[in-house]
Amino acid sequence: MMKEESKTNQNNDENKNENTEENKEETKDEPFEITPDMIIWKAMYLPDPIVRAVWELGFQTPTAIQLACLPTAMKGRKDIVGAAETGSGKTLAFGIPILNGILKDKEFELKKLKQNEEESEDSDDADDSDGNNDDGHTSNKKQRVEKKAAVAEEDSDDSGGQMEDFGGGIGRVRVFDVVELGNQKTKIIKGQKKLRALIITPTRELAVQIEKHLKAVAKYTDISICLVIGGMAAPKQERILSKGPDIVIGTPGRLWEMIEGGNSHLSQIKDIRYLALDETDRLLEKGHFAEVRTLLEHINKDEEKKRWRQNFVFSATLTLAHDLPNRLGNLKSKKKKEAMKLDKLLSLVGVRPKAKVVDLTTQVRSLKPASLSEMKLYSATVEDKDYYLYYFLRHNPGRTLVFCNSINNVRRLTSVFTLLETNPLPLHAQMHQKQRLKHLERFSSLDNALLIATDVAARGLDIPHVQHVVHFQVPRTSENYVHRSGRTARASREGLSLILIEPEEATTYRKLCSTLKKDKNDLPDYDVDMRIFAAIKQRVNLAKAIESLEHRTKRERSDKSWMKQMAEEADLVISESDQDSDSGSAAQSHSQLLTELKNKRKELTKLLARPFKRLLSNVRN
Ligand SMILES: Nc1ncnc2c1ncn2[C@@H]1O[C@H](COP(=O)(O)OP(=O)(O)OP(=O)(O)O)[C@@H](O)[C@H]1O
Repeated sequence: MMKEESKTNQNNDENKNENTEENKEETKDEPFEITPDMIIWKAMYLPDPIVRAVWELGFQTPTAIQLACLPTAMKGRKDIVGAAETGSGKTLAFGIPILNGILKDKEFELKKLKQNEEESEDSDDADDSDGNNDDGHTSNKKQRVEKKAAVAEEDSDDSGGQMEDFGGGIGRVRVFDVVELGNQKTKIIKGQKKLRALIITPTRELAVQIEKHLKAVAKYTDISICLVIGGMAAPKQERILSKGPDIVIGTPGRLWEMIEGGNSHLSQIKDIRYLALDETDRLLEKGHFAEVRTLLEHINKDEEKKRWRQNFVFSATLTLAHDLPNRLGNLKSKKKKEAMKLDKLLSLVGVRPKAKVVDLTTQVRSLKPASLSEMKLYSATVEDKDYYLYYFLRHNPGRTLVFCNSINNVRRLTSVFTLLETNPLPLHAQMHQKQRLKHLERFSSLDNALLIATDVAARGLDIPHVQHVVHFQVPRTSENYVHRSGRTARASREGLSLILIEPEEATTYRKLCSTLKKDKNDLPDYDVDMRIFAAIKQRVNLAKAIESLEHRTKRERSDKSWMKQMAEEADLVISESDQDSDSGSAAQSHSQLLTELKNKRKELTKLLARPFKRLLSNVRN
């Protein structure tokens, strides 16, 4: 299992990354011996620094998807299309080959560089011995010296640069760019660090997590990795990219924005040697498709370079086709739909013929990890779901992730469950990025924690020890059901997923079951002890009443301040008598509201002070 520390810290603070670089320097030179028990990793062609890192992370053997992908992927010649259950280690199935490829490329480039230097030194000697020296113009020898200097400066200068091919395909080295300044003989030599790999993900949180994961595995290499995600301040983003990272991990919108804005490091995007798409099917759904298509079309503009690149296309639900978008055709048969969806997707990415397809989900049932238990609970009304959720949370302490279909629902549940003292942390797309990461970090660090989220948290997030997932609303697609549930029972740990179904959702639930090849009655029912239901209801109803009163008082306050502001902007003077006559009764009703609120809060505090366990024992006695 991955060390808790490296998984839980979702903070993408730049300084922290720099510290990691320093730590890397300190630890890189410590002695490390490859022992026979690491043989399985060596058999997968992993270079020693990566074996060392995965071993220290506690990964003793590759997971099934890693076993199936690594041997081919590490050779660097074939593209990989991979599908496997959630939490099965897909990130490293594409991450390790990318790191390995970059290490090999760098090694090759260095070798070529040395060879060139030696050759040029030899020919320098020959030139000198010929006595063929310069006569006021720059001599061949001088030019070569400058060329070498440019190569040497590659590491310190981040702007401009031309690609020069040393032959052999992967041996392209960005060597030099010589600029003459007016009639002065000064030459400015520019170099640029190469952008070697791009990893595209649908959400910022997933990008942050992949960065953490890959950095941990690249710990003993000199490979640099950075993020390009929405929510990060533009100057900071520019600063990070100006360091010329080898790998960029990003979300499509921000990536495209930076490319269009003319970022110099990203101007090399067509030259990348490795391209990975994680949660690919999500990337090609509504909301991302237009941006991803523009981005991929841009990357794929040069056919020659496209052929030269190794592609990785991964997801847990690559082959499911719940609702094929019209743009991908209008086929009736599900099988055809699935094939079509995949074909379109692969051609858009630029996956080369003869790609290796590793699909460990051909049996739809194997989309679900074996350690995951799934249950369902039919709710007679929408309102009842609040009671069931509270009941579930009180009965199942631990780390629980609740999924809603809308931001409004996340907000409402957060308010009500805060009043019920379950300390929920909300997560949705309308929150500031910093806050989103903070909540994830907090959720990961508390033993008893509740995260209420939209599907922004459904894909890829690897939060340690999530014991329960509750689908507060039936997800709109079967893919989302699989991904949501997959936040628990990761890497062979036990986990429980509970879906709450209200009457209006019955059809969606039936469809979901049919796509997942389940009968709607397959999932066992979650049992609720109805004898304590009245007590549960009392608490939840009170919390809901308080929430609605709070909402009203807030609205009144904001209406009032809005009117005041409008009056001020219009230079209107509101006389005291106006105010008096207007606000007399309003003030009275407002104060009644506040009193009611205060009383209800008191009542709820009293109820919540009664230990829940006593309720249960009263019933049993
Ligand atoms: N070889 C391994 N041995 C043990 N644990 C591993 C191994 N490889 C990865 N892991 C751990 O397994 C967990 C899940 O990995 P990862 O996030 O890559 O899964 P995934 O298949 O991408 O899931 P999802 O489909 O939900 O995105 C992580 O905590 C990771 O550190």
